Amino acid sequence: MIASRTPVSLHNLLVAGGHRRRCVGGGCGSRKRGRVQRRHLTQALESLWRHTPRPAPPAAVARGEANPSWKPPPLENPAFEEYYKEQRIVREEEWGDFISVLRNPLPATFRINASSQFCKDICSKLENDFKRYLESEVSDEYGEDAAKPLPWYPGNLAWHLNFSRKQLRKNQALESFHEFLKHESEVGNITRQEAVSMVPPLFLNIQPDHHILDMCAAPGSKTFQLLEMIHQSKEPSLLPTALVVANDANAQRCDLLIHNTKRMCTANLVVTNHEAQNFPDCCLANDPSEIYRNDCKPQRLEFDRVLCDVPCSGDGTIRKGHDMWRKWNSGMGNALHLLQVDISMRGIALLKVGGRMVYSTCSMNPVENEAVIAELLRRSGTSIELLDVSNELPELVRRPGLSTWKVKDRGSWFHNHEDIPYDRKNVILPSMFPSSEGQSMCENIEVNTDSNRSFSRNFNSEKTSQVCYTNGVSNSNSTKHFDSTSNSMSSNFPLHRCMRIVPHDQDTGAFFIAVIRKLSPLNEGQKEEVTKTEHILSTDRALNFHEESQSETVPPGKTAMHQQKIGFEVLDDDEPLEDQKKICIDGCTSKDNLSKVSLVSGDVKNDQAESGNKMKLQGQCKWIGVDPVLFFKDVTVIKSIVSFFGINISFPLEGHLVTRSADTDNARRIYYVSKSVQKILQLNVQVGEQLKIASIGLKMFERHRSKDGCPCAYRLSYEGLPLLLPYITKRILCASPNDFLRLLQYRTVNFAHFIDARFGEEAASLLPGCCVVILHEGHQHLDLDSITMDPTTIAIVCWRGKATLNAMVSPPDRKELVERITHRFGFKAFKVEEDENPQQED
Ligand SMILES: C[S@@+](CC[C@H](N)C(=O)[O-])C[C@H]1O[C@@H](n2cnc3c(N)ncnc32)[C@H](O)[C@@H]1O
Repeated sequence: MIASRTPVSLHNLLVAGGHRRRCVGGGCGSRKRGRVQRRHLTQALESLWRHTPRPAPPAAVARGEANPSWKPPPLENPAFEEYYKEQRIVREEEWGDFISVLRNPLPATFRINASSQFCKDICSKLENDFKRYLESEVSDEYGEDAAKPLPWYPGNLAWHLNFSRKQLRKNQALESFHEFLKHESEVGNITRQEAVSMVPPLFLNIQPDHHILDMCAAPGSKTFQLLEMIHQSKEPSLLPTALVVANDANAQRCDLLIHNTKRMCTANLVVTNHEAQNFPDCCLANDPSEIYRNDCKPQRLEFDRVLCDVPCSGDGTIRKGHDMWRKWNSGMGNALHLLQVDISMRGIALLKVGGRMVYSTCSMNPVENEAVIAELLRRSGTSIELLDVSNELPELVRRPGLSTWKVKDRGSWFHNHEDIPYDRKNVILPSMFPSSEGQSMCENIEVNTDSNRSFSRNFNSEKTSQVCYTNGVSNSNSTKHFDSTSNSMSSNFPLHRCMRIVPHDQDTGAFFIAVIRKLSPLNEGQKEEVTKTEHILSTDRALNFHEESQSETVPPGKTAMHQQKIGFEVLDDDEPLEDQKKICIDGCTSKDNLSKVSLVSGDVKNDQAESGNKMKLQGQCKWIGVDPVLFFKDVTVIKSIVSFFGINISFPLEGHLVTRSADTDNARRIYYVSKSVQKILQLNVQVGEQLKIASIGLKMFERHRSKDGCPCAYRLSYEGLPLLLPYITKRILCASPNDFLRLLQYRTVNFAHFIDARFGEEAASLLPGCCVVILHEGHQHLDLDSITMDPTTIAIVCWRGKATLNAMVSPPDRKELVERITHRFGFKAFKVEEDENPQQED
């Protein structure tokens, strides 16, 4: 995967980039005002999304020791309780259960990567080793079934643990299990992810040829899930045709996204860095009808599936035990409502007719949830429908969305917008209230009419009635009506089709999910409404609100809670975020980018650089601080790679190789992109690089500087090997399990020191340079025409040096392979040294 790191010093520029406008003929006054606004926006945005490092454990220890009277802050917030009681988020008699579960730590959960080569090994290790171990060792503390699969997740691939992540870290008896989880997540076989966060991708109904947009993707746990889905169904050696575009507005979080998705080794992913509400559509067609004419060459970006996992107040994650209890206030949800509407309206605009969009938040607040969905339905009219997915994932316990809620502003409750004081009318918006509008469309459906919301598992005991709908709006009452039982206005949109997951139903966090289908293109009026609420408006509003809500007891910054959110979803929760960000992705240094910045200049207009920028040099990207994406076309180099490794002509290389170095003659890395990504790249070039691409493709070849006399300037990369291996016909050696392990253990082994002398001789007979060593169960003598990366084939990249064979595998991958092989072949386990320096065998 190619990554382009954004230098921290440029972060302000990039984050604020979307709001800068060229001052065409404007006076100095407006220029100055613009600058001031930009600065404020930048500072405020930073405070919204910047991650502050978690306090270092020693400091926490010191604090406790220095001040023995220190106690953790209480898990209570009267405003929070009053708000959700008033919103009737659960029935009155359930309140005790609800609030006490919120005060309990969140159980740890994780997911096994369904498309991993070692998926079965991991499942069997869990079932046979760890499950039994936990039953015998910790059942007193955590119950008989301390580890069990989540019943609603397909294939028993997601697991629930009866203990929290903190307990997992602290409890000695769980140490080896914790190590296992950490290590397997590092190499991409496991993703530690909150149970409810796994739900939205499951409702997208992904097919292997889908083009998918993940609008707010960092840190990438759902993107990873989407990638698993598109890779899972492919036949061995068949390249998937699907595409995932994962986007995030925050450049630093994009780095995290790239780092996390890199574990997937995919050629079908593009990571972009845009404000989702302004995501470019790369339209080539003048006439909208042209868009649908030619399906071979896309005329504009359109997606079969869109995931809108929008930025939210995050109070559904309150069980993670961070500062949410102290920080929560009702202004947080109000602040984000418009941004959430704008992002999802853009999602609808980018969705193909017939396509599905999932809207989700980890907030419980109806202003961020049902109110947003009602506004989408109101704005989009007959172009979309809110789907009833009650028959999908039947094991998942969820409750219908609310149809009644109120809005709280500065300590007062409001039932409708008319009651809002004049000076607050443009801050508290009509769309935050229950609303209804639409055209006639009758259907018979079952609807929850119980104003006390006596919900039960899967709506079983709901009272139902037949209602006639107007685009989903009950025409029994075509305007909003007052619900006297709840003392609130109620919406006539079929919001009961939305799903709320509440913590005490399944011992999880809280989540909100709505599934939308696009029925027809948005009409011009609707499109206008999308553009009318420009990003700057919604972002500004979010920021204003943010500042205001602070006066209502909010301490500065929503940062910490979002950081905590990431903290859970990144590879290793033990690792402070700052450390994770230090990982230099693909060796692109800040210095590299800075040097480009000095060459590329020019204003950025509405989140897009001006095309035809005079300062733009050949091979430079027009986006500030971003490396260009260039097709690698050096025929001589490609031919030498093809002939050296004997790459079968059926593997499409031409037009699929890209580099991010302006000096393509000396490209250090060559990346492979799938057909679907290739088409997007071509379109992007045609529309003047509207897409700001942070990362693309799978690293396949790396330039080497060996003086061993190798005739090919490039070596294979371990990441790209699974994709290429079925098409390689030369420079493959087949090792016995013993010799394979020897290579992994010592990394550098003399030809004469292999246990199987024939293997050593074969290695010695190769020309110096890169080669592949394979361990294929039951096949000592390889049929090179039928090599696939099936679960029984393990392959690594090696270097044939003067007298030795060297394994080119990173320490975590070596450790993983050693564990899998010793387990499979029943060898005695040994510890792999983690240092990067090659060891010499005895
Ligand atoms: C709820 S998190 C997404 C979590 C992610 N989907 C996952 O599963 O790992 C929201 C993300 O939205 C990003 N964000 C905030 N404002 C945005 C905007 N205007 N456009 C796109 N992304 C935005 C934040 O940086 C944050 O990473």
